[in-house]
Amino acid sequence: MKLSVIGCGYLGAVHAAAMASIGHSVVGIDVDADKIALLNSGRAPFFEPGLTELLSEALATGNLRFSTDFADAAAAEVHFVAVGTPQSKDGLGADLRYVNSAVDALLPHVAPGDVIVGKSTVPVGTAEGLAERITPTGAILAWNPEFLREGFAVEDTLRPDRLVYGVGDGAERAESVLDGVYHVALAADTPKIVTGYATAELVKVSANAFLATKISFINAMAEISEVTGADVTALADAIGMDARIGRRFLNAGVGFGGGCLPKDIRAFRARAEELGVGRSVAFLGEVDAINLRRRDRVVDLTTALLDGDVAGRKIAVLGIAFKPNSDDIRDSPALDIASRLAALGADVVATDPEAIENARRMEPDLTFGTVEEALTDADIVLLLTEWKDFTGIDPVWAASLVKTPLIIDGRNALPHTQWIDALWEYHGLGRR
Ligand SMILES: NC(=O)C1=CN([C@@H]2O[C@H](COP(=O)(O)OP(=O)(O)OC[C@H]3O[C@@H](n4cnc5c(N)ncnc54)[C@H](O)[C@@H]3O)[C@@H](O)[C@H]2O)C=CC1
Ligand SMILES: O=C(O)[C@H]1O[C@H](OP(=O)(O)OP(=O)(O)OC[C@H]2O[C@@H](n3ccc(=O)[nH]c3=O)[C@H](O)[C@@H]2O)[C@H](O)[C@@H](O)[C@@H]1O
Repeated sequence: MKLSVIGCGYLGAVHAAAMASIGHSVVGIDVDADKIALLNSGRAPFFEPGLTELLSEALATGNLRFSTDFADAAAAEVHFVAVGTPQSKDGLGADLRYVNSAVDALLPHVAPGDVIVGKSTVPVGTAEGLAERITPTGAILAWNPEFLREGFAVEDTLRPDRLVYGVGDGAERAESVLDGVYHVALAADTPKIVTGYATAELVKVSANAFLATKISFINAMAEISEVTGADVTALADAIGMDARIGRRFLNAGVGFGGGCLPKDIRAFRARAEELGVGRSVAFLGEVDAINLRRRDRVVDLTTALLDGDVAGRKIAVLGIAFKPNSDDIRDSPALDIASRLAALGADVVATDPEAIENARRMEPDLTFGTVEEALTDADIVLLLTEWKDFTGIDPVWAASLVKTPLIIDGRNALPHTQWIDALWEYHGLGRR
């Protein structure tokens, strides 16, 4: 099938390459000319395991190309909209300007019977509004939310755990076209749910809201553990053994960040307020607050461990990305904590296997270096993103570099007994 993918960021670039890899003919379109040039040369514009290989394979088959010209979408019959929906500058709601301008630019190039498929995460009600603009062209709108995780984006796109189609007018055609797009996943028995626009939009934001709530729940338990001497990791292991609860997403630490969970729970609250049901998800305000308090906790604990003043003290920050296996620094707890400590006068040296370039653009005044440069003569070490490169550090080697063997494990990810045996003063979060 001939597909276009509008918006080639973390979601769209992977989607375009993955769809081409299963035999579709795909054009990826983006307004960012540099990104398009990189993609056309087979280079991923961001770090995502497996993406470079997928891109070069798909480009070599001739099934995949990238363009800045919306007219190139005209040859396609299915058009995925995968542009950003960031938090508005002036409030909690989602900024829909990119979705609106992408659809405006696409519409002159669609033909009757084409299917426009929304993939971006949007406030409930968005699809219904877009359908009113799209229907007069004879094209059909479907909403097909995406559940991929960064770091596993290629795998999640090729082998999703479920497919959700939100359909309206032209439902039958939309469903059969999407079945054609996802024939490989469907042949592998991937569950499919066909529903209306509103449910499809809500599935996406409620899934992210649930995940965020699960993380903040365990971080609330970390706060209680910190004043009672309990160990939140043992607690998570124990409650997670109940299959109804499950152990995943119960890792306490510096909390969630990234381009999705934080902005999605805020946009959900804002949309619920508009709909007059703000009370229903008011708890997400608490989820957000608990999450942000974990960053304060690390700044406060660091200050306390450095005798009340971080000014002039060297702090090694291990990890900048919002999670391992990604170079994404959007709303990264690690970068936030590093910047706040630097603003308090600390001599922060931050390191990350993939995110330094992105972080330097956003925080040009922060100092970045190698693990060795960060650790050398450090007064304290903060592990803030649990990359394997960091969790596998030899504590004896690290102790030989630092001024003081003092560490905060902001992800409760280190083999702490080994660090304690190597004479480190070890502080987890929600555990002693
Ligand atoms: N990053 C992720 O893991 C996932 C993201 N999502 C959702 O997917 C959407 C996109 O997210 P990301 O890919 O992370 O964002 P991103 O910021 O990495 O990519 C968005 C892309 O859209 C392009 N763009 C903006 N306006 C455009 C226009 N008018 N025409 C063509 N291209 C345009 C930008 O240049 C950029 O390359 C968001 O709604 C997000 O919530 C959903 C699931 C997973
Ligand atoms: O809508 C999206 O964009 C995506 O958002 C999340 O994916 P992602 O942001 O890539 O990352 P997650 O693995 O969910 O992690 C989010 C944050 O939570 C943190 N986290 C995760 C798990 C945990 O137990 N504790 C914890 O603090 C991570 O460190 C990270 O900062 C969802 O997991 C995806 O299903 C969804 O498609």
